Order: sequence, then C-alpha cells, then structure tokens
Amino acid sequence: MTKRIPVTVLSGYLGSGKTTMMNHVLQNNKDLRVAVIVNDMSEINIDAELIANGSGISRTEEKFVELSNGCICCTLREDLLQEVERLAKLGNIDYILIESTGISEPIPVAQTFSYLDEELGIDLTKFCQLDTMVTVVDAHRFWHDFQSGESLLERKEAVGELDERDVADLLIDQIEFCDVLVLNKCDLVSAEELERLERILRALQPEAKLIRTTNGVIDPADILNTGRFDFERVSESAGWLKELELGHENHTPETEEYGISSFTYKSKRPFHPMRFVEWCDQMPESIVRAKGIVWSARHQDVALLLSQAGSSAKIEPVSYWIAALPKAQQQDVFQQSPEVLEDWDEEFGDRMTQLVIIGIDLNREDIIKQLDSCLLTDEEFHNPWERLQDPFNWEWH
Ligand SMILES: Nc1nc2c(ncn2[C@@H]2O[C@H](COP(=O)(O)OP(=O)(O)OP(=O)(O)O)[C@@H](O)[C@H]2O)c(=O)[nH]1
Repeated sequence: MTKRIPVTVLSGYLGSGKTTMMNHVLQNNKDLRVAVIVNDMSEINIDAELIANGSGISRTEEKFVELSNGCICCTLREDLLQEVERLAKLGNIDYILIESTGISEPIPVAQTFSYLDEELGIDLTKFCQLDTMVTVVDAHRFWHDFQSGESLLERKEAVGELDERDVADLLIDQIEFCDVLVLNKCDLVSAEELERLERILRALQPEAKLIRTTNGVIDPADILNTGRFDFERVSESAGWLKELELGHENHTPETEEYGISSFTYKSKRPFHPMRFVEWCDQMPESIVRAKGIVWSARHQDVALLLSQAGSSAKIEPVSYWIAALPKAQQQDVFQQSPEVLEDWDEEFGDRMTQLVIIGIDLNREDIIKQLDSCLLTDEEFHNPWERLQDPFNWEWH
C-alpha cells in the first residue's frame, strides 16, 4: 500500500497571518517536498502572488495550486477533493499544506479528509491523512473582531446573501476546532494583554498546543508531521464541553488569577422562554462564551442549544429530549447509554438546563441570580405551559 500523504490545514480569520506563516514554513522547511493549496475568495488573488514570489519555493520544489472562486468548506469542496487526489496520485510530494480562506469553518474541511465523498466517489482517506489543524489568531484584532457584533455580510466578506454568520461565530468555530492554536502579531500587543488573551484562548480551547508568533515565525515541526489530528478528540476539545464534562476539575487556579473563570449553570426547572431570550439579548459583557443545553417550558419535546460568542447569541432546537421519545425508543437509549438514568427525573426525565459560562471577571452569584429569575415561578410552574408566549415559532417535523 502506498504511504498516505500527511496534510496540514491552516485556518484563521482574514488577515490573521496565514500566508505570512505559510511562506515562513516553506522557506524554512528543508526536507519535505510540499504541495501548497491556497484557497482565496478575493478576485485579485494576493495570496497567490505572495507565494509565487516568495523566495525558496522553487528551491524546495513546492507545487502551487490555486483555487480561486470559492471557499474550501462550501462551493469549492469538489475542486479541493479533485486537486488533492490529483496531487496525491502524482506521487512526487511528501506533504500537502492547505491555506483555507479566512471565512471557512474548519469542521467541514476536516470532514472532507475524514470521510468518503459519495457524490464524487472520492475517498481522500486512501491517499492522505489529516495531520494537523492549525488556527491562526490575530492577537491585535481579536477582541475588536470578537466584540464587533458584525456579520460577515455587513463586512462584505460573506460567501453569499444567505451566509448569516457573525464574525464572532466564525472566530469561535476556528478556535474550538484545532490542534495547534497560533497567536500571531504578538509584536502589536503589550505583554500583559498577551498574557490575558492567551489565558482566555486556553479557556476556550484547552487541548490545542498554543504557540505565540510574530510574522508567522514558527518552527515548521510545530505544524508539519505533528501527528496530532484525531477527529473525535478535536471535536471534544472545546473549553465549554470540557467544563460540562469535567466541571471544576477543569479549572486551573492560575487562570483564575487573570480573572478568567468558568462554571456550569444547572437547573431542573424550565426557563420562561421570553424571559430567557431577553436575558440572552442582554447578557453581561463579562461573558465571553456561553454554550449549553436549555430546557424551555414552551418547548417540551426538544432540547434547545444556546451558543453565544461575543455579542452574537443563537438559540435553536438541537434534539428531542429522551423523555419525549416513544417508550420503545427510550428503552433502546437506556440500554446503549445507561448513564442517562443517573440524573433521570420521575416526572420530567432528562429535561434540564446545563449551560457553561466562560468569561472575564464574572460575577458568578449575580449571573446565577439573573438566570434563576428567568426560571418559571411557582405560579407559572403550576399553570399550563402551552399558554406561555413562544418567542421562536419554529416548525419542525
Ligand atoms: N505587525 C505584524 N504584522 C503581521 C504579522 N503577521 C502578518 N502580518 C501582516 O498582516 C497582514 C496580513 O497577513 P497575511 O499573512 O496576508 O494574512 P492572511 O491570514 O493570509 O490573510 P487572508 O489571506 O486575507 O485571510 C500582512 O500585511 C502581513 O504582513 C505580525 O506578526 N505582526
């Protein structure tokens, strides 16, 4: 069997320094024949010029393939698959380095390398192996972008009119799904600010290797042939998920020194949907990331997922409560996952809220008090919940 070619994917918001880092790695990597795929949405492809002119590229025999009118995660998946397959079959390269566009989410890119594409009949897992998912964060712009409250559409950076993503959502997706987190442009930030930023990134992404850089100067061994990528492990690496699973074992006193902390709010009484939505709209600014499962009294069958990052907060149905499934199906779940019975309520089953809050200088007692005041009062609890106003009007089948 031929050896599978390792692949590193660079993600990171527009202008964070991906191209700069890629050039540095290409110039300083001595032993590997690296093929580069750059995926850029802009009409004038500056990345292409930079790489084409970069010294050392011809010396080290990199091949440059430019995907020019879409992004890896959506419109150009087909192109990417075909290009990677073609490069891999050529057989004269040792490594593939991909720079995805600043607005692409890493999960679909990683999926491209992890599963067979049935539509195109291309199975990249035969030729390559995802080795490292790198996310580059701009230390100078991070807070500005994260707290901007702007959408990609407003910044004219969206994939199309239907692209409703906020900048903060994209940044958090990129941070929460990676093996190596590069904090670039450290020259533009004070030492103290950098320390704080590093701590918050650690709280958001505790598993990835965190590396500070200036002008993308990184040891190529930190992002090539690291062998770090494991889909399941990376999928479970986000700080909010660790907090949910491990609770306080996850905390390091050192982090709390910088005012950064996290906790899980739990309740077995449902939220009044209107009051909860109002709270989400005016969350305290100290909250950097809130995510978790929510029990809303007006939505008895489905668990809701709240995902907040910066000033963007989204609530959507995520799955049926086990208690809302037909009895036979419930039995199947109990057999497969007996641990769900540990917290089972006689009347309400698995329905409960578990919300992770990560932030800076959080006033924990105050936030708990605010959330408690969104729960049904005794009177509301004993009256029919269907009469409560529904802020969402979702339709699902
Ligand atoms: N001061 C400073 N500037 C940097 C650093 N790294 C990159 N830059 C500059 O930041 C700008 C953007 O860098 P790029 O490497 O093009 O960023 P990118 O992530 O590839 O950008 P897109 O392809 O648009 O997503 C360039 O002008 C770089 O010279 C750094 O560490 N410090």
